[in-house]
Amino acid sequence: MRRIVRALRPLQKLTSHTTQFPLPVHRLLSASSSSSSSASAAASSDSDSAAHDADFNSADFSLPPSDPSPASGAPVRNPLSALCKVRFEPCLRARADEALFGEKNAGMGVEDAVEEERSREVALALLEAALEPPDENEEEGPEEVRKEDQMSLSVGIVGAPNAGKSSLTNTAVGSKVAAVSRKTNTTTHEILGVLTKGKTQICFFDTPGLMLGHHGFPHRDVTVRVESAWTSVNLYDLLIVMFDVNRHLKMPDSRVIKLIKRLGAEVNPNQKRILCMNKVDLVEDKKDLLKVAKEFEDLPGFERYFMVSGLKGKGVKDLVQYLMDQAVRRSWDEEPATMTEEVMKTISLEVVREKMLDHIHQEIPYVIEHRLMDWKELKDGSLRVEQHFIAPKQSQRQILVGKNGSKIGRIGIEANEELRSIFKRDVHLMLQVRVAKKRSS
Ligand SMILES: Nc1nc2c(ncn2[C@@H]2O[C@H](COP(=O)(O)OP(=O)(O)OP(=O)(O)O)[C@@H](O)[C@H]2O)c(=O)[nH]1
Repeated sequence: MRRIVRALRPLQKLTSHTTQFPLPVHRLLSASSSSSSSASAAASSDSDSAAHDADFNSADFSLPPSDPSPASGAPVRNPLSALCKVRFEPCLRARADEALFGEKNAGMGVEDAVEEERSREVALALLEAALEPPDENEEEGPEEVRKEDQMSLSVGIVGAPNAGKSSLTNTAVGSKVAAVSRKTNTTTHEILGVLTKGKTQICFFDTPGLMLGHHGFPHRDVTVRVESAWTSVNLYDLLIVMFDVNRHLKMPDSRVIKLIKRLGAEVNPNQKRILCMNKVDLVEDKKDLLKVAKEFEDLPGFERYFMVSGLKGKGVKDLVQYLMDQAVRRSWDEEPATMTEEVMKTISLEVVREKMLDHIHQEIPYVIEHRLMDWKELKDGSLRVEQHFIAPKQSQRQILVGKNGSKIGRIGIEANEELRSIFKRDVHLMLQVRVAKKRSS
């Protein structure tokens, strides 16, 4: 099982190599401020030539120093328990506007306001998760648990696109591990969220949205990622089958019903399965929830039924407790010490990705490759993070960069501030947008 879980890890996608691209990318960003803090200066001196090509470089903006209370540069003992104390700053967007446009709310259209509202919703959910009272035995610290006492559970979450899998994972783990978006199929790879409490570690696998044909089976022309979601379904100790109960009440999707019935048809001796009705907060008449519960009550394959709001956190505590109770005696798959940097890298990618989804509409986000190019802890304890976006076409690059670098600047500032708030240290973020090299025939 341990090997299977490892094979499923999404982190293989991460690259920390420092390959530089020969393409000259002109610097388009006209920064509103060039005064650098001492930390920024440290970053600049430590930067290589790539920093000068960056379309966004946080060193170009004067940002207030991050909260120095946790010793800057001190290793994060367990990133996830540290992240549970994160306070999300809801004013990040306003500050980004100020830094980019020089005045409050300048350049903010109606669409931005809607986006801001959505962003706030996500922020509130994260905040709620972050403010959960600490575990009684949190002081114990995961690495102090002896191997023979460790308990583990691998959990897959399956559901139609937009059912809320990423949001539930985020809330359960208490950190931003998966991009949450109003667009469908935002989960482009399986993202691991790890929750370690006391002796128990739960690994969540957020499977990509499954597209189903009208028989409840995958379409014949399934993409590789959908196929991989199907093959991975049986590998988890426990499977959460999730659906949007509000949508089901208003506009039942026969494919989703077939998926639920298929996965709940019979007891699987090797895997516990539960049915999760998500987005209960959107259901006005709560009696309707009972109707839905009744509709699926005769499915022996599901051991339990849960009604939750992954976004608002409702019912998530009970669900997590249930999962904790299902853990089996098996040593943890993730060593807290070695996970630290990997989780932070994943988070850095996800935060930037989410900001990109916030600002770039149309299909563009889905055709752009996004890579972590460099990750360095600097002498002063701050982090230098370089990420590249690789667009297939110049026109797509231009949309992402925006007029005078305004789009990538906004994405960069918001992401930078959020990463500083999550990692509790200064982060020097560099974003570069380039066009994919044409293959020579
Ligand atoms: N009101 C409400 N909205 C939710 C809830 N859970 C998720 N959402 C919203 O539903 C949308 C989709 O949520 P995601 O978590 O990205 O869904 P997903 O299943 O991971 O999506 P894919 O990656 O496309 O498969 C987002 O706009 C979320 O904010 C919930 O409990 N209540």
